[in-house]
Amino acid sequence: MFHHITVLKEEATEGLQIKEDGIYVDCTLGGAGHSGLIASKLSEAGRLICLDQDDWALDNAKQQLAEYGERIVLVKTNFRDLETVLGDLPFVPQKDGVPQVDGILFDLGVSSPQFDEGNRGFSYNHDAPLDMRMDQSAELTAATIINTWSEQEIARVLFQYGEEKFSRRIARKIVDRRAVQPVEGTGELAELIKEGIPAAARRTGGHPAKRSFQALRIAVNDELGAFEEGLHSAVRCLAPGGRVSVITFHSLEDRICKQIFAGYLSRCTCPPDLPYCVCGAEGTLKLVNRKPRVPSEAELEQNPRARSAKLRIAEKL
Ligand SMILES: C[S@@+](CC[C@H](N)C(=O)[O-])C[C@H]1O[C@@H](n2cnc3c(N)ncnc32)[C@H](O)[C@@H]1O
Repeated sequence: MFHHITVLKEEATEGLQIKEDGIYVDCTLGGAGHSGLIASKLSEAGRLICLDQDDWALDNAKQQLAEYGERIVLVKTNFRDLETVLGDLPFVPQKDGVPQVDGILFDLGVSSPQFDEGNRGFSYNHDAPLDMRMDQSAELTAATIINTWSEQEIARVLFQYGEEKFSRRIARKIVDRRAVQPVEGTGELAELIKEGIPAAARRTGGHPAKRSFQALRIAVNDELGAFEEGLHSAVRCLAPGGRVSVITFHSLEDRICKQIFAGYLSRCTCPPDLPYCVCGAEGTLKLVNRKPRVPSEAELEQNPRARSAKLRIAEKL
């Protein structure tokens, strides 16, 4: 059973202002929570294209969204290829060769089943092979990083993607261990990480392996690179008036979202009394909410994993 509690479900969906005959994209299908709500607002003429790179998510959605029939189109892909995927779908209109849709959603990170399922290797709570791939057919695994990348590269990953202060000490522990025998499981890796962090520092900030596991997952799946590419494509593929809703779960993702949106906002320098822009810097997007929305106390009580979630919404001009 695929069980994921959807974060900011109503808020992110309402933010898209669904038109019943519109074309929408859920770039991160997961447990199909957002997709189910979006699909329920569409008429026979509407379409929801659901993307995920994980076979489990797609298999689950085949049953979960079956009642919506032809309104749903499931595609196994990385959302960094959004524009190509939309360009290949005959029912998606194009303008100047660019596909145009009415709304796009990103709910980043991993789903609860990916995290909780022992053999995927995302969690330090279960001993499993060092995998961490969201796309089970991708080549790079956490084992490759841990057992073949240089000490400096491992330290960089832990520092850059996990903001781990003791990245160099942990990388040294890993490299010392693998000189004797390869590091094979998540349990062994969690133990090495713990040993690399001074005892006094282990008592703060949750499980000592939390930051390093996040960092490895981001590196294995090139999460930040994919998000940057996917969000730029999303802005291109929105029709005028279309909206993009983005839910992020840590500061690295949120910073990228904020900066990309900022790059598309108006830089208009026309005098405010002019009826329309003549300086040519009108911008491509406007922000729907200046500050990100966060889950309510009631939602957090139901789902503590939503604690770090932030929702940003922008509209294409
Ligand atoms: C947090 S879950 C989404 C949960 C979903 N909104 C729900 O309500 O059930 C994120 C999903 O996005 C997928 N994903 C993450 N990065 C992706 C990428 N670059 N391309 C395609 N799918 C991705 C993951 O495999 C996972 O299933």
